[in-house]
Amino acid sequence: MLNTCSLRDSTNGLYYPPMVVQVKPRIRYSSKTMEGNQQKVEVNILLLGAENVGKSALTVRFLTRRFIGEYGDIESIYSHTDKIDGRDICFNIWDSLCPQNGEESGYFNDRQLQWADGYILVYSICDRASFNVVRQQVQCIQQAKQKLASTAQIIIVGNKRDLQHRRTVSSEEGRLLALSADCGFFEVSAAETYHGVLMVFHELFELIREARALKKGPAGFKGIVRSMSAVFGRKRTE
Ligand SMILES: Nc1nc2c(ncn2[C@@H]2O[C@H](COP(=O)(O)OP(=O)(O)OP(=O)(O)O)[C@@H](O)[C@H]2O)c(=O)[nH]1
Repeated sequence: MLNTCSLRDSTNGLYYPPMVVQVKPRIRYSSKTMEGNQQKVEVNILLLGAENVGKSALTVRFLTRRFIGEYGDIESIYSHTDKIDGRDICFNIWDSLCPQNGEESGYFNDRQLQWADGYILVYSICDRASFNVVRQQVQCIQQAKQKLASTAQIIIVGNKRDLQHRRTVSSEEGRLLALSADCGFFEVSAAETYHGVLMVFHELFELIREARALKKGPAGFKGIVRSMSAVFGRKRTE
């Protein structure tokens, strides 16, 4: 079952437990909404990875700054507003469930691919199989991106950094994978620190923002030309 949950803005320090407000995912194809006169930037982020790697732990850490240990297996979409450079950014975060053995759909479906502006692909540094899953997911997403002409961005995250004594995937392997696929890379511990997790989400937002700006390039230039013509045109008639 998929729940849509909402937590209050972190900027005022108030947090509320997630509340189920609807059972279907909120699919938004538009990345921006207007609130009053201010344009509010929205990004859709999909968390993927094998079972038990800490997808929910990372999500809950970002939303509440807390690590609660056990998370259940409910698939959820959360909405959370954070301030970056003085601007309200709305993060819609889809904490997905890893498909169980026997499920035909592979790692993700078309609806998720159309929805996502960015992906956080999570593995556990103590679980090599989960690293291999991320390797395959990167390939699948890159292929799908080409097909959909999508500019979605990817960050690879090695979680459970606190469990060094059980490490089976080196930092270099993670970094190399990210480098070869042109993705961002972080190693974090959702259990130990909030800051590392915050950096993952903020860096992904930056990558998405840059990709959107690049895509908009020529239109942006036309916009400047239009504004200049409007100004000079008006002056001529005064
Ligand atoms: N030591 C340690 N344990 C962690 C960390 N992150 C998550 N865990 C634990 O790993 C287990 C799985 O965490 P979840 O967040 O439920 O993992 P998930 O990827 O959402 O799992 P699924 O819902 O099954 O796909 C839980 O027992 C967490 O407490 C971490 O950074 N360090």
